[in-house]
Amino acid sequence: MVVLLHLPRLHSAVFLTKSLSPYKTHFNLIPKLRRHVIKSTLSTTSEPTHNLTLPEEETPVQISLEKLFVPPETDVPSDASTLSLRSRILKGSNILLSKYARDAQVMQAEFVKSSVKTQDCPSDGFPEFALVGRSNVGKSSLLNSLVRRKRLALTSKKPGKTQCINHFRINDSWFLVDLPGYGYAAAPHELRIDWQKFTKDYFLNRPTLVSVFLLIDASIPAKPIDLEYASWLGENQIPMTLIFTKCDKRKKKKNGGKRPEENVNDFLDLIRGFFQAEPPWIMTSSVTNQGRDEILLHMAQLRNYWLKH
Ligand SMILES: Nc1nc2c(ncn2[C@@H]2O[C@H](COP(=O)(O)OP(=O)(O)OP(=O)(O)O)[C@@H](O)[C@H]2O)c(=O)[nH]1
Ligand SMILES: [Mg+2]
Repeated sequence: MVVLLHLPRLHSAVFLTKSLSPYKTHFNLIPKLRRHVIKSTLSTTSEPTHNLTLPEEETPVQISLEKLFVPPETDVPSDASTLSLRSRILKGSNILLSKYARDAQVMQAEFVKSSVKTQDCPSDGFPEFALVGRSNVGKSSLLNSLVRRKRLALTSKKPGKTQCINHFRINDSWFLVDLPGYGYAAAPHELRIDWQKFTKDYFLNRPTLVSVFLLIDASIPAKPIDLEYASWLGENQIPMTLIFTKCDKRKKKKNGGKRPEENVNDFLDLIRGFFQAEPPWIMTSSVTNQGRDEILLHMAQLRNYWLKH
């Protein structure tokens, strides 16, 4: 099968040039693994790491050293093997823990406001993470799973439920942002154009946006629109983490369906080569809460680094 990709010039034109983006941090754009001595500071994280260790046979996707996401200020010894780093890799992801992974727990979560324009978004200056992805991919469900509430963000079987930029304040110090989905064929044309305009404007002009969390449905094969979206974020130097959703949906192989980890591998293979460094990614399910603690730790390390720089 040939997937037509519109992934223009990412490699040399964007990722190898100096950043022009307004964002404070560029977690996706840090150079490939720096091969220095690992800092002992990694072990200073206040989060327990014992439950993050993954026995080798359970590794869902093969991760080589080059494919790890190494947060800034985290050095890796030149002779490190994936095995020696295993206890520091977040389960079901390619993300290494850094010294900034602390205060990850959600104690308080509240809806703040819905905005249709970037200028109308809250002006508290708190760091924020935006959940974006195709309609029905599970953005609102993931938000509810992260904050351990059933209906803080409204979900629906019908695509197109979320229509605005919705800000949720967490622990009175940071925001989770629920966005409408793209690729909803049944939405009126004007609405789709509008969506493009207002969400893209939000990504480009929101200085407190620490990272976009791009949700990809792992229960189905890669969709060109998702690849295009990842490409657009990369091209515009917007920091991105890939969240693979619905990993609880395991189709039987004999029915021709692929397992989530196979779809994840396929997706990563398709985008590899367009990014200088492997983007961070995590496998999740809002039904089993797989990946919930890992996402929160990842958000914490991005946030704490962002606050310090
Ligand atoms: N099996 C399974 N179903 C899920 C998961 N996450 C979401 N769903 C279901 O997928 C449907 C869509 O979920 P939403 O969270 O509303 O999706 P959304 O991305 O916010 O959709 P829009 O707001 O329309 O863009 C609902 O029926 C959810 O119950 C998951 O991890 N596993
Ligand atoms: Mg939604």
